[in-house]
Amino acid sequence: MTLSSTPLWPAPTAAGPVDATVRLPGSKSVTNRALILAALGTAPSLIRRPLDARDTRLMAAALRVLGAEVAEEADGWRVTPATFASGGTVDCGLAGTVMRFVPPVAVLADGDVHLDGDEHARVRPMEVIISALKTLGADIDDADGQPGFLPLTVRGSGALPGGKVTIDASASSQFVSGLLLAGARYERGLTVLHDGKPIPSTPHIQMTVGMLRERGVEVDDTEPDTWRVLPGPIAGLDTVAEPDLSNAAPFLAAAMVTGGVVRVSGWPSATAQPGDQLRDLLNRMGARCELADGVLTVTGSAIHGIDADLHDVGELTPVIAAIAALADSPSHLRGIAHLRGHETDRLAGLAAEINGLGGDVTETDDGLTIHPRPLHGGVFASYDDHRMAQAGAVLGLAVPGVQVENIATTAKTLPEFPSMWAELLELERAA
Ligand SMILES: O=C(O)C1=C[C@@H](OP(=O)(O)O)[C@@H](O)[C@H](O)C1
Ligand SMILES: C=C(OP(=O)(O)O)C(=O)O
Repeated sequence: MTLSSTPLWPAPTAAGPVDATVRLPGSKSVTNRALILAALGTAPSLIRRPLDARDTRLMAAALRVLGAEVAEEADGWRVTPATFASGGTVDCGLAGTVMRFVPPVAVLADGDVHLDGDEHARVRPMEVIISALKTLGADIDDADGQPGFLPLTVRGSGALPGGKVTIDASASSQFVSGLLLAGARYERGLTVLHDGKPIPSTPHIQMTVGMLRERGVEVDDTEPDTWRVLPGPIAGLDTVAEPDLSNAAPFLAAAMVTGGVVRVSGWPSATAQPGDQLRDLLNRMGARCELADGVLTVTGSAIHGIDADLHDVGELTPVIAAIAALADSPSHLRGIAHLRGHETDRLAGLAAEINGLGGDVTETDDGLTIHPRPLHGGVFASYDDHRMAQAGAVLGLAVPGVQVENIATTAKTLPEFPSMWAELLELERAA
């Protein structure tokens, strides 16, 4: 059996409980922050165990456009800081981290930096970052397409005054993170104030602040919804990227769905990654989760529905929704209206695809209500969304005949997903 990137991927159904140990590559969020900070640094950096996937390759390519060197070496990715000598063209793909983190850096280039991405990237929210940078002194032309969206051109002049800006970051934490990552390189530094509904995915902002401090940048986040980055150098660093805990979700879900056991090695004892909250969420859904000596072990038995606010951990939603569709009671997933601006409108996508298999999922203003129903096989569309494809794979474990469209889209953050899934189910050895 070949599990390759065919347009329709027959999701393997589990023959019995899985029993596997999974090693995950580096975190997308950590790798892309480390790349940005290395390019802005005063000395070369080494990123050990980086994620090598579409989103991180796009980031590396974007930074090369700005004159950074990213060399893939045996012990990791060695980054020589950007020269900012000229502009160029940046492909953002569908990566939120590239489209929101690169413009604040591109303002430092001596020349025009043109950014565009996949078709769906052109509808992901960008207005907040564009107008914030304009307030801080940047010249940005977003008249090529629909104003407030990609494509856009940052007319870099080699420096940015910086200062204070008020934004509404309720649609994405990446607006705050993007500005903070570059803020120390602005002449007056940067103060960001948030004014609006609560910001989603706040652990990712803590990750940003933590990684800035690791590189010697002074950040004051003592006031709620306010961040002050002092102007100053960003040190080069030799660092190891943590494993991507959000990508642990489908594998841990497999333990639950098959009543088996999955161990994930290299689980950090302390982390800002939202995936760490899987331990609590899966436990509340009926799994036993034990973290000992850096190994998370999840053992499945009955699956229960959950009433959960996923505002802080929105990227876990597709897999949680798939597990919930197989539970013994209803689930209410709340606080995730912002998922409508992710790789696809994830609330609409999950409702349509799970219902297409016979499920009962209703969209609410800020989430999903999931009533488990007996499911049948059928095509599960992925909408070019890696986590939608993973959700389809999880359902396929329990539901014969699920065919996931474009499984290759998992390459956004985990190109090895199809082979790791086969290994989990011991299909590769049996083939
Ligand atoms: O900063 C980051 O690395 C991320 C922030 C979050 O974005 P939103 O705040 O837009 O949800 C998250 O969902 C995304 O996968 C990665
Ligand atoms: C929302 C996500 O990605 P992005 O970084 O493209 O926003 C995600 O990975 O779930």
